[in-house]
Amino acid sequence: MVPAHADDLPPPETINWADGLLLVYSITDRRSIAYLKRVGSLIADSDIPVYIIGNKNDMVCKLNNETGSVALDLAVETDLVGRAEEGAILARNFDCGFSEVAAAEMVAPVAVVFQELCRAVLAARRKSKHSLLERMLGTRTSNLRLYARGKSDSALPKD
Ligand SMILES: Nc1nc2c(ncn2[C@@H]2O[C@H](COP(=O)(O)OP(=O)(O)OP(=O)(O)O)[C@@H](O)[C@H]2O)c(=O)[nH]1
Repeated sequence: MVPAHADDLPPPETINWADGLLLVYSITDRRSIAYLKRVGSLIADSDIPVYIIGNKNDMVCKLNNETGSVALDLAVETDLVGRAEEGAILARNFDCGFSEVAAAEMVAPVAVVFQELCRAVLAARRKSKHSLLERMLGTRTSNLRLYARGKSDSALPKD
């Protein structure tokens, strides 16, 4: 959702608090993707998992289906499709997932996106726990050899 004042970006504490971010724009509203680009620039340097959704995908299909029967403003259609492509480019820039959905028509693809984002959040947590452990143990681990008990251990003499 674009706030009433499009200059109002989310405060850093909101972004720092979040485990993951689902950024949603409407492919029928140019302001929404412009806003999302600006929000994206706030999180460019963070490791927070992000997923981008372009909503109201049904509007593109509707316009395509109506071609011929309705005097279609081609400029409008091209612009809509262009926005969907912009979302994909944005997702590539942020190295995050991207889907186009029609939330009002089909909820299942939206649920899939939530699952994907949750997986990314869990993976990021595991990674940060791992790196915390490495930071805590620091160089002490660099001189240690990891020891895993192998099959051959049982064949060693007991004494
Ligand atoms: N065609 C279409 N309309 C949708 C879709 N999802 C939401 N809408 C419509 O978009 C309007 C805004 O939906 P909301 O759920 O209020 O979303 P919001 O983020 O609060 O949107 P804004 O108030 O416009 O910022 C409503 O009229 C919805 O019916 C969709 O997938 N396709």
